[in-house]
Amino acid sequence: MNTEGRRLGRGFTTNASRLHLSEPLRQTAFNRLFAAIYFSAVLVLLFRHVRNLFLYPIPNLLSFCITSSLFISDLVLAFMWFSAQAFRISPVRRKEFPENLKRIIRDEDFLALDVFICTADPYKEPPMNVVNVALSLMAYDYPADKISIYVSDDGGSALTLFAFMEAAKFASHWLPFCKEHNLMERNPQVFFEAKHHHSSSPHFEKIKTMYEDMKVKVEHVVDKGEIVDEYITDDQRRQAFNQWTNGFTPTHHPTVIQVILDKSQDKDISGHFLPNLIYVSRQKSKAWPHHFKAGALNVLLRVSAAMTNAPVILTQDCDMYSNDPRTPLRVLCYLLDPEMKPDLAFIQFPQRFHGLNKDDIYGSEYKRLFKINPMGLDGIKGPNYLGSGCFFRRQALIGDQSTEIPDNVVNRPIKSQEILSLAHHVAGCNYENQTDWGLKRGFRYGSLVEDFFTSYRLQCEGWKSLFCNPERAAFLGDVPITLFDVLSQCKRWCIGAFEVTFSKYNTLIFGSQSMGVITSLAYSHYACWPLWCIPITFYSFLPQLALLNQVTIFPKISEPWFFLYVFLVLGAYGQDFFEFILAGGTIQRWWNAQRMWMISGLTCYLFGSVEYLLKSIGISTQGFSLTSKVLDDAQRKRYEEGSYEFGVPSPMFVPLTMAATINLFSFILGSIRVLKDDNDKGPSLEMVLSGAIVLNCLPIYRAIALRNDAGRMATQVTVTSAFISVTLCYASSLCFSKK
Ligand SMILES: O=c1ccn([C@@H]2O[C@H](COP(=O)(O)OP(=O)(O)O[C@H]3O[C@H](CO)[C@@H](O)[C@H](O)[C@H]3O)[C@@H](O)[C@H]2O)c(=O)[nH]1
Ligand SMILES: [Mn+2]
Repeated sequence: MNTEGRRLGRGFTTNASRLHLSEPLRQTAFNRLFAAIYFSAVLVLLFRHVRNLFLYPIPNLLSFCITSSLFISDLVLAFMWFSAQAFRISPVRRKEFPENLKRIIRDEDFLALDVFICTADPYKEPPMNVVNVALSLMAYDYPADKISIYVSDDGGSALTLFAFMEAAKFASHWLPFCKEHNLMERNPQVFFEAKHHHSSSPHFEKIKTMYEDMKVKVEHVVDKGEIVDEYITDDQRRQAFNQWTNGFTPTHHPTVIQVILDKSQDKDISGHFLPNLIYVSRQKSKAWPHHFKAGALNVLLRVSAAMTNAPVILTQDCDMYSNDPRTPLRVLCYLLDPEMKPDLAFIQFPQRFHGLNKDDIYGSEYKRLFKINPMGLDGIKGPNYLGSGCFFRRQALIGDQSTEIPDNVVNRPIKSQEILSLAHHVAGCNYENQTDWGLKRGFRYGSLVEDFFTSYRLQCEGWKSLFCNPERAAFLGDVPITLFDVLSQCKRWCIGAFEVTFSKYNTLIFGSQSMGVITSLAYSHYACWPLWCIPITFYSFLPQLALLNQVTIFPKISEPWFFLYVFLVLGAYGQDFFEFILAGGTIQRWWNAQRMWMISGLTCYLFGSVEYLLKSIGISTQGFSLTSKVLDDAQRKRYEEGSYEFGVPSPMFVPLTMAATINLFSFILGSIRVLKDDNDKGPSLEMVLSGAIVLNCLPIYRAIALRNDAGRMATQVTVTSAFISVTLCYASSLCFSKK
C-alpha cells in the first residue's frame, strides 16, 4: 500500500519512512497579535498607577497604602502575564510513527533502557502500588534483554523488598500473559479492575488468582509491619532480609542492593528471559544530607552505570504506571532518527492521571503545567522536566555534549562480586562528598522541585528537550484526593520555586544570560509562581473592606478607565478559557481550575512563601513532605461525589475562610445599598469582584455551615477566621473613618 502523502488526521501528512513530525499550533498568530494588544493595555494600566502614586497629591497615608498595594499587585500580575507569553510564542504539536520503525531497525538496534522508580515510604506509598507500576514497565513491548528496572527505596523497607520478590515471581506469568493477549493495560491492578472479554477464560481466572494471592501476601506483610517467617522460603531470601539488623532505621542504615531478577538467568514460564529487576536502598546516615529524590536518582545513575549503563534512562514516580506498552518505541522515533541533534537531553511525556473526579474539583489535572505550557516550550528550547515520564539520554546527566561516552551496555554478569561491590561503593552516603554530583552533574540539588531545577540547569548548559504527547496517555498517576494534600504538594513546589529564584541561578539574571531571554522568561514564570499570592490576597480583601466602608477604589462605570479594567480581566480569563478548552478541557473543569488558582493564592502560595522565608532565616527546616497515595474509603467516596475535603484544622484554611466570609458580607451589604439607593450608577467593579469570589467560595460556605461529615471545615478554623475577620473589619472601619 502506498502510504506516501497520506493524510493522518489532525493535519499531519507523512510518508512511510518518516519517524516523527511537528507542526506549529494554529492559534500562534492570534496569540502574538493578542499579546501586542494586551501588552499595550497593561502599559496603560501601569501608567495610571504611576500617575496616581507620583503625580497627584496623595491625601493621606491610607490612600497611599491602597494605591501602592494595587500597584504592586498589578505589577505582579503584569509580570506573570508577560512571562507566560513565552509559552504562547511558538507552541508546537508532534506526532511519532512507531509503525515505521520496524522497517529501518533491527532487534539489536533497540537502545538499552534503564528504568528508575523512586519510592520513599511503604505506608504513604503502598508497596503493592509500587509493584504494579514496576510490572507495567517490565511488560513494555521491547526486547526484555534491553530493559533493566531499578527501584530506589528511600524508605529502606524490607516490606518493599518483599513485595518486589513476590512481584518477580508473578512477573514470570504476567509478562507472557500480556504479550500473548497483546494487552494495553499492563498494570495488573488496573487490568483486573476493568471489565474484559477474557474474563471467562480459565487462563484469565488462573492469573487473576495468582495476582490476588500475591496481593494478599504483600498486604498482610505490610499490615504486620514485618516479614512473617513462613514467607521466608529459601536461603536467598533469608540472607536478603538479614540485612535488616537491629539498628536499621529508614534514616540510618547501610546500602542494600538486591538483584531480584537477572536477565541472563531468569526466564518466564514461556521460556523467555525476564528483564533485570534490581532493588536499591542507598546508605543513609543522619550525618549526611541525602537530597531527597534528586539524591536517590543520582545513586541510581551510578549504580546503573556500574551494572547496565544503558544509554537511555526513564525516571518514574512510584505512582505513575505505564498505560501504553509501546511508549519506548515513540522515544526511539526521536533517538534513532539519523538527524537527531546531539544536544537533545530528554524527551518528556505529560503527567496524566487516573481517578480524577468528573469535574476535577482540585484542578489536579494541571492542564497548563503538564500539557499547554510544555507544548509552548517545545517550540523553543523544549519543555522542562516534570519529574516522571521522562526519557533522558544518560550522556546529558553525566557529561557535557562534547564528552564521548561509549554508548555500550555493560556486559558483565550483574551479580558478580566485582560489580556488586562497585555498586555498593557508589551508593554510599559520602561518595558524593567533594565531587560535582548534584552541582554540575546528575540531578541538581538545592531545590525541592529538583525536576524543574535540573532541566533549568541543563538548558542553561545548552541542552534541549522534546515534548511527546500521544493521544493515549503513556503514563497515568495518582492524584491527591483531599484539599489539604493538594495544597501541601503545591506548597512544596512553591518553596522549591523560591529556592531557585533566590539562588545564584536566578532565572532572570543567570537564566537570561545562559539560555536566552524567552526561555528564561518561561522558567521565571515558574520560579516566581508563589508571587501570585500577592495580587490574589490583596484583591480578596482590600476592595471588599473598602466596599464595606463605602469607599470605591476601582474606577467607576462613568470613567473610561472602567473599560480598561473590563478588557484586562475578560481578556486574561477569556484567553485562559479558550486555551483550556482547545486543550481538551470542559467548562466545569476550567471553572474549578480557576477556583483552585484563587484558593492557592490564599493558601499554598502564601504559606509556601512564608515558609520559604522562615527556612531561609533558619527557623523552619521543612523537607520533602511526601504526597500520600493511600486511599481512605470515606474520603474517596466524598471525592467522587465532588465534595471538597477540608477536615484537618490547618492554618492554611484560615485566610481562605476569612476571604470567603468578608466577601460574602461585603457583597450582601453592597447589594442592599444598590437596591436601596436610587441614584445608583450601575455595577461597581468592587461588587463584581466580591460576587465572583463568593461564587468561587460556595463549597467553602457549604463546608462551614451545611455539612457534618468528616470533610467539613474544622470548627477551630471557622472560629479563628471569624475572630480575625471581625478584627480586620473593625480595624478597617477605624482607618477608613479617619479619612
Ligand atoms: O526523599 C525522597 C522524597 C521523594 N521521593 C520520591 O519522589 C517521588 C515524588 O514524590 P511525591 O510525594 O509523589 O511528590 P509529587 O509532588 O506528587 O511529585 C511531583 O513533584 C516532585 C517535585 O517536588 C517531582 O519530583 C515529581 O516527579 C512530581 O510528580 C515519589 O516517587 C517519591 O517516592 C524519593 O525517592 N525520596
Ligand atoms: Mn506524586
